[in-house]
Parts: sequence; structure tokens; C-alpha cells
Amino acid sequence: MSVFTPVTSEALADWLRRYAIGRLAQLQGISAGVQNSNFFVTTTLGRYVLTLFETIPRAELPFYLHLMAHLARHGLPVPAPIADRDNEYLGTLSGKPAVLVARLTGQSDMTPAPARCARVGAMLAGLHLAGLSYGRRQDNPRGAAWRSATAAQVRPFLPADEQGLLDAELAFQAAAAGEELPEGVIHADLFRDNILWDGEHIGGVIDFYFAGVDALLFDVAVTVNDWCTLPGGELDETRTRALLDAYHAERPFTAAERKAWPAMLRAAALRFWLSRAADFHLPREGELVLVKDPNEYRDILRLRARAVPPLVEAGR
Ligand SMILES: Nc1ncnc2c1ncn2[C@@H]1O[C@H](COP(=O)(O)OP(=O)(O)O)[C@@H](O)[C@H]1O
Ligand SMILES: N[C@@H](CCOP(=O)(O)O)C(=O)O
Repeated sequence: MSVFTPVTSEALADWLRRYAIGRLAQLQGISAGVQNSNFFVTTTLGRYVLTLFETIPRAELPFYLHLMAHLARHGLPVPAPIADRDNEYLGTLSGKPAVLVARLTGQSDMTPAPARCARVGAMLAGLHLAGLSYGRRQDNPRGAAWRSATAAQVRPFLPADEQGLLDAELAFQAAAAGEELPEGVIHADLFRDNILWDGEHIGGVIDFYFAGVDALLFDVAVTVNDWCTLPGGELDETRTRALLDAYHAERPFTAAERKAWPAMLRAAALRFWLSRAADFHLPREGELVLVKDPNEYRDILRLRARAVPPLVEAGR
């Protein structure tokens, strides 16, 4: 559970006067998420999610908020940020940068069937295509430079065998960086808990606060590693095929991407092993704080270094 910064009903009711969305009816802390403080806010006019940003520098926030507005305008089920009476998305509450976004409907599915993986693949391709016309640029905050810096921070806390795994992977990734891959805006954290299902339709894609510009294939790898992994960490071939084929039908993978796929699955696994290890060994203070298991992604990383299914089946 993550609420790092408390918000009182009195302070929120006062803050809401800046908006045109009615009076506060209900405020509830959200028991999920690891990065920001989130609350469900119900007013006399609608239902919203309030996010207080805990770590992202204020100057970087317009990239995310305008991206969400851009994608929503392109018909994707992304929460539109709410502008205040001065036409600003970003405000300040409890001393933190704060935003209200539309609350979307649906529930996340932690045991998705192949058909849902296919929908996610198609939606991810749509998100990448819509992102091509987004005018702002900000690098992936969890890209290669962040991975090297975070590896140095967490390495002293790891046992010897994990230090060896980490060193070998960093060396492998440095050697694998080669041909240029198609780039664009990526979500970068499209886990099962960041998609809300409304029946068989995707009702919401949330949590854009790791988005940035990077290889589109990195986003595909992040998504496959979460949506298509069996409990022991191996890839489920049916779900993997469903997701990749549906993506490929919307944005065909290039030859360079096919070649880079095994290394990209490993880069994506490394990213989440590192962030979870950093959250575990270097925790932040908070009222309700959720820490996810780093070993899950350590094991996924080990397994992806063995055989993985091809990005595109032979003959397609
Ligand atoms: N726009 C939204 N509509 C509906 N529920 C949301 C929305 N945004 C967040 N949530 C809920 O809040 C939870 C935490 O949000 P998330 O963005 O994952 O947190 P964090 O920013 O800490 O990673 C989600 O799992 C979901 O239940
Ligand atoms: N998806 C990441 C952590 C980010 O948490 P989220 O709640 O914002 O998705 C992980 O699983 O490590």
C-alpha cells in the first residue's frame, strides 16, 4: 500500500475550489502503487483520482500530463488530466505537486487469458502509433543510464552470486547495444495492474509516470515479461504469441527488432529487478508503503538469458 503523504478532507475541500468539479463528497487513500500517493476523490459532479508526486521533479511532470491528454484525445482509454479554473493541470497540495485525473472504470486481471494478452498487444501498438505525433520529448527515466547508476547503488546489498549475475548482465547489455531500433513514447510500466478491464474491453490504461522516449521494443519486452510469465518465471508461449502477433498486426516489427528481442527481454527484466531491489534495500518513509519482490525479476532475468520465443514466427 502506498500513501507517502497524507491529505485531509479539509485541505482537499479547500483545494477543490480551484476547479469546476463541484464539492468534495468522499476521499479515500488507494492501497496500491509504489511510486506516488494516490487517492480516489468523489465530488458532487464526478469521480477522480488525485495523485501527489513524491519523487518526480516538478519540471518533468508536464511531459506526463500532456501525454495523457494527447493519448486520450487519440481515443485511447487513458485518464485525461483535469484542468483547474486557470487552465492548469498541475497544482500543489500538502506541499507536493498534485494532479486530478479522470477515474476510469474496470478491474485489473492478474491471470489474463491469451485473448486479453492479444488486446493488450494491439493496444500497446496503438499507444506507440499515437505517441509518434506527441510533440514533447523526455528520455525514459529508467533507461540505460539509470540502470547503470542504480546497479552501483544496490550492488553492495546483494549476495555474491547476485552481484555476479548483475555484473554479467551489465556487460552483456553494453555489448548488445548496437543497431538503432524504432523509438517513440513508451509507457514503460504496462503491468497487469496498470490495465483496467471493463468486460472484455480495456477500460483504462493508467500510471504513465515512468513514460519517456526509448526503443518501442523495450515497452513490448516490459509488457511481455509481466503479462505472459508463468509463476516460475518462464514465458507462457501461448500468451506471448497472442500478445506479439496482435502488436505485429498493428505495427510490424523490423528486422533489427527481431534480432534485438532476446537482449531486450533481459534489459526489461533487469530494470524491474533493480527498481525493486532499490525499493527493498533503500526504502522510502511512508504511511502505507508497498514493496514488490525483487527476486521475482532476478529469476525472470536468469530465465530470459536461456531460450526465448522469437519476436515473429518464421514465415510471417
Ligand atoms: N485513473 C484511474 N482510474 C481508476 N483507478 C485508478 C486510476 N489511477 C489509479 N488508479 C488506481 O490506483 C492504483 C494505484 O495507481 P498507480 O498509478 O499504479 O500508482 P503509482 O503511481 O504509485 O504507481 C491502481 O492500481 C488503480 O487501482
Ligand atoms: N510495476 C512495477 C512497479 C511500479 O509500480 P506500479 O504500481 O506503479 O505499477 C513493478 O512491478 O515493480
